[in-house]
Amino acid sequence: MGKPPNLYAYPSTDDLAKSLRAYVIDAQNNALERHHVFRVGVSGGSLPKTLAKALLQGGSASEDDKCQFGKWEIFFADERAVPLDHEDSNYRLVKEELLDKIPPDMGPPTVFPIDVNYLDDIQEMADQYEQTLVKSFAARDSVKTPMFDLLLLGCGPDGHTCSLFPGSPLLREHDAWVLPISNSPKPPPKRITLSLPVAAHGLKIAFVATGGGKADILRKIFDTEEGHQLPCGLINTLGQERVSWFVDYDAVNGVQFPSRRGAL
Ligand SMILES: O=C1O[C@H](COP(=O)(O)O)[C@@H](O)[C@H](O)[C@H]1O
Repeated sequence: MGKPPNLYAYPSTDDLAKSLRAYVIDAQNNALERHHVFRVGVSGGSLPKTLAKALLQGGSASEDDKCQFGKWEIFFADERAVPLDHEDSNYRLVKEELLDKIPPDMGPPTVFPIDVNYLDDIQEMADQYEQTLVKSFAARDSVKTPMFDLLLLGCGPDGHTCSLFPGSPLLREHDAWVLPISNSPKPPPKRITLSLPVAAHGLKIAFVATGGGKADILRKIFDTEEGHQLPCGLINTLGQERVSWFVDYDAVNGVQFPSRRGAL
């Protein structure tokens, strides 16, 4: 039995952002030491705003405390099958919240959006995105399952993460790296998503959840057997101590999970 996931709770999103920054920079520095590139999978939803707060704040003057965005490869943990400038696009959200605000001397990162030529064929879109991962990961590492240096994930109010929804047959897929979904319970219906084995295989996996609207689902995920079967719960079980949750006090209100709290 490995160790359980880490749960770090903070009084405010400002405090959370400081700690998330330190965690991301540590993951970045370790990755750059290992293979000179930092491969990150990001989600949409509420995450990009908090992430931007974390990464765009000034750190100390030290080299070890800098986001070296020029060495980042950014992939999408899930994406909606819409044009890149559509209001539902996760790419657009990450671009507006983070990418467009990176000072020129810190970047730019290499970003891998979906291929919008396949908006009407999401199986093909998923296959193409998988090929994008193959080019970046398998070419370098010859791996069966790609291991992101860091996955930054959200947690929906139903316990979904990426576009892996509770009870979906996609949760049983073991071979594909990227999957199409045509009937997402949350609009828009057509999406692609990392599969569960890939989403659970990150070297580091961070969930970010803020606000009282997340408290019910976090209680379920951490404190009930039923919650362990939800997509976020499955990643907790598979990822164990590689998983860290960054939450504010409102989101974690009433959670009993007896893990470490407070500062990282
Ligand atoms: O639809 C999605 O929802 C999840 C969770 O979003 P949140 O707004 O509740 O944080 C998000 O992680 C995912 O990328 C997105 O496509």
